[in-house]
Amino acid sequence: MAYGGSGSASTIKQVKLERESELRIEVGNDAPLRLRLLNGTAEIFGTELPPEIWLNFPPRLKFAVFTWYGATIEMDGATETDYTADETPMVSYVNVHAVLDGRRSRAKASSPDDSVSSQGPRVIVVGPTDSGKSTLSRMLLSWAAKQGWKPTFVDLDIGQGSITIPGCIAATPIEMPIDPVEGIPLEMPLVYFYGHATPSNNVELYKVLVKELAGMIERQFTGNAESRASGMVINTMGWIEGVGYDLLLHAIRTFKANVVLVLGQEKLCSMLKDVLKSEPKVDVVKLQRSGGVVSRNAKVRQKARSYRIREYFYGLSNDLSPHSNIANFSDLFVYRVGGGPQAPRSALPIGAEPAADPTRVVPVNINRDLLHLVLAVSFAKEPDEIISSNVAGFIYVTDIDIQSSKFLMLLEVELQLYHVYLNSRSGQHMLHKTVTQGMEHLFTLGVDYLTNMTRPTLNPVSQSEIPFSPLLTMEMDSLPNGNNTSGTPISATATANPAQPPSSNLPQLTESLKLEHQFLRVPFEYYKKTLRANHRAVEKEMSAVISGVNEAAATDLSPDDAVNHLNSLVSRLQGLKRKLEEGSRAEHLQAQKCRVRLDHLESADAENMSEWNNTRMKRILVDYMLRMSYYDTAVKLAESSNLQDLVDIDVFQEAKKVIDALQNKDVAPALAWCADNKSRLKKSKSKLEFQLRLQEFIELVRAENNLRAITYARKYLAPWGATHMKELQRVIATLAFKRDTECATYKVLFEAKQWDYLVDQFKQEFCKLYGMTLEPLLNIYLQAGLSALKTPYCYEDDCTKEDPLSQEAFRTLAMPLPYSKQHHSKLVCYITKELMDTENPPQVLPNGYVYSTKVPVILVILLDVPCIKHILFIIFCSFAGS
Ligand SMILES: Nc1ncnc2c1ncn2[C@@H]1O[C@H](COP(=O)(O)OP(=O)(O)OP(=O)(O)O)[C@@H](O)[C@H]1O
Repeated sequence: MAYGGSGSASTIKQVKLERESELRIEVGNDAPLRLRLLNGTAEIFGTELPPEIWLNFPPRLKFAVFTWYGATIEMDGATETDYTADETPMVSYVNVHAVLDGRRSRAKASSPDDSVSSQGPRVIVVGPTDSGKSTLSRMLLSWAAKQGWKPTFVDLDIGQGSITIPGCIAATPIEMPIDPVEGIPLEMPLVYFYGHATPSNNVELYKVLVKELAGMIERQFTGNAESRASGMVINTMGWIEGVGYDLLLHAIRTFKANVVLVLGQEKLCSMLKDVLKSEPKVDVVKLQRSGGVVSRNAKVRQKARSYRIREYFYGLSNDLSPHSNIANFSDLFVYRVGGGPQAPRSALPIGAEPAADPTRVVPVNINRDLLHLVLAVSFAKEPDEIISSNVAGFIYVTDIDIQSSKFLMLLEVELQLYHVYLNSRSGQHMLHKTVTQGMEHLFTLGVDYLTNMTRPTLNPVSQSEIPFSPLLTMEMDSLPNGNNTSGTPISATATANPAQPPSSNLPQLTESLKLEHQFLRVPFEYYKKTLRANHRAVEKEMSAVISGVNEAAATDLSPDDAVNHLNSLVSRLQGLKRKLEEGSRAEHLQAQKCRVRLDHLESADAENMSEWNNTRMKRILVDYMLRMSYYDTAVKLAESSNLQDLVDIDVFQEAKKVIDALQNKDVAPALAWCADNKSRLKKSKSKLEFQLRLQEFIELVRAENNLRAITYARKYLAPWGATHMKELQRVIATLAFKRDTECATYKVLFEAKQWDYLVDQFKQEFCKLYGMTLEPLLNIYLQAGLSALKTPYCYEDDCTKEDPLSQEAFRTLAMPLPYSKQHHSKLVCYITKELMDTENPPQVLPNGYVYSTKVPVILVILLDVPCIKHILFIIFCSFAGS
């Protein structure tokens, strides 16, 4: 949720809402709107509002704040429209939710082996355009998630889909009520790329993809009883006539939907009832369309698509930094599905029309036609797997240089991780191994907006990974700078934004402050984590207490029992209060840390530079020691220099526990850590939990406890089968090969170094989670310096001792660095080690040696006498040293 701080009260307005009424708002086109709940309870499309916290809503958003029991809302900012309405269909919507909830509970209670009764409701929401389908889906999902279910959201609306960019069908599990500002979380979505904004472009392909997605979800449900019982909510497109109607029926049947919710259309409802009456146990329910749903014309829809693509790369409030990259033509294989050459009429039977195979995969020649296209990066390894494979992410082609056969493209952040991951393991193969499909139609949708994008702020990490090339700079500079409509960040999730330098008249400081990203990010992430944990605790305890009260009301308790029951609930609430007080203290501590760090950055100016740098040096050393597990020394240095608030000792203590346990071959703390950070790890597509589970399995096999190993694999490894089948198969095979196998493929799994590998993996995930650099800051700073010094001469035997690169440790650090490009040769005096230039010109002795003029004359004369040259040099050096 985008939480903002309290700011000026320029256009503040309060609205009192009566019970079961809603405040409908359309945020203006140019500026965001702040809103908070002053008292009472209220929700936005099923997600409850936190009391008294400002939420920032980006321009153009349309939504309603609904209250069941009455509330007062405060708004700050201009709106296009805002009005209250007391006629809403919310009661009927929540009744549907109650019925679905009952079905989920029944599914959960039945045996997982009974595939029919253990299946929760599969709800499909249908209706004409702008009938509120996406909104109803969202409410049903949020209400379900609030009660602890994990329903799967399936979005078949390729025109206005809300999981990823338009042109895709996708599914994702919903574990928390959906954020009213940021929308559906992008956590491990399953995305199939269609490439057009309407199914009519290639109806066959649309059907095939729907089938693929349904098949994949079915497989995931098989191994996951919880998801299965939670069921799914399917959002559909608004095309309900002719082929559109056929596609709806196709979706209902393919996903085996058993609840069809029809929004606001009698005709569609009765047609579906007619057709589906023969199908067993399919309920078709008509629901009223909300009067608040805003109608959008074709132009508005097209704009919404473009914004969505932009949001994908740059984030809702410009808080993402897409990765710019250059690839050779030979590294990319681009394919298009459908289209391609058609058979000539002469080759066909009389009367037959030439038709392209709609699902044929056709290679696309790389030329400038691909410019400004959005391409999907497929997980397929061969072209014929493209249609059946989901996609890893998207790239946007920003330039094509035919002469040098190079692409320039923007990668979204997730993909960047994927890229880096593969690069580090198997060389530059990412784009070789994957295949991309052309997104022809989106070219026209995306280009007008994307070419007007502001220059992205690449964060320091991406700059260090991929150097700016002339091509990149040229292209990015040429983009006009006019599209940052808000000017100010819309939400307070400033985590991905590089720290803004406090003062522009200190250019060097400004540059080095860019490396301070993690200095602010870590306490902020920690703060968010504490907030989330507290929020979860409240949700859990409150729902337990509410269902306790409901239970008491429903059962016929004696007065004494009722009092006892209520007393137990009260003590539970008291426990919650204590927990929250602790939580609030922890939040306060982290918020204070953020403040201290901001103050510290602000305090840097030219006058106190040396003191400031000294502190920074110590911070960097503490960071290094913490990462290298010298905890005690790090704590001592922090304490003696009064740096406790400027270093992350508490964060690393959390890591220490897990690392120590892993070194003692205990995965429990690491698994608990994964559970605590489940949604964040999912988002970054982390495999850590899977790897920990594999290791636990291997330990069971090592102990020859095969039966337990099999039960363990069924419970904990099977859910990963859909995504990591190969690794899974390899590890399961150890049941047959046993611990003393000599077969290299399996032997390695029993080696002790697997635990070291887990420690490394954990460290990487840990750093990623807190927004830290993977390398210690000390190494990064040193490498920055070494990159200016590294020349081929440094690696020769006669490299002078004064050169840091004569030391092995520095040489190792400089290994991945390129040689420094020295445009002009520099002459350095052999004796004084000073630069010889116009201030200190070189002079040639009669014997042909060259020294700088600053060398004392007597020394120069004596040096010319060969026999005393060395003695004098030694004397001089010790004299200079003292
Ligand atoms: N009660 C409401 N008050 C204000 N705005 C609303 C309300 N319900 C829905 N909206 C807004 O109306 C717009 C259209 O709603 P929604 O996207 O749910 O319709 P849809 O049927 O899914 O549209 P389509 O399928 O045609 O893309 C959205 O911007 C949504 O936020």
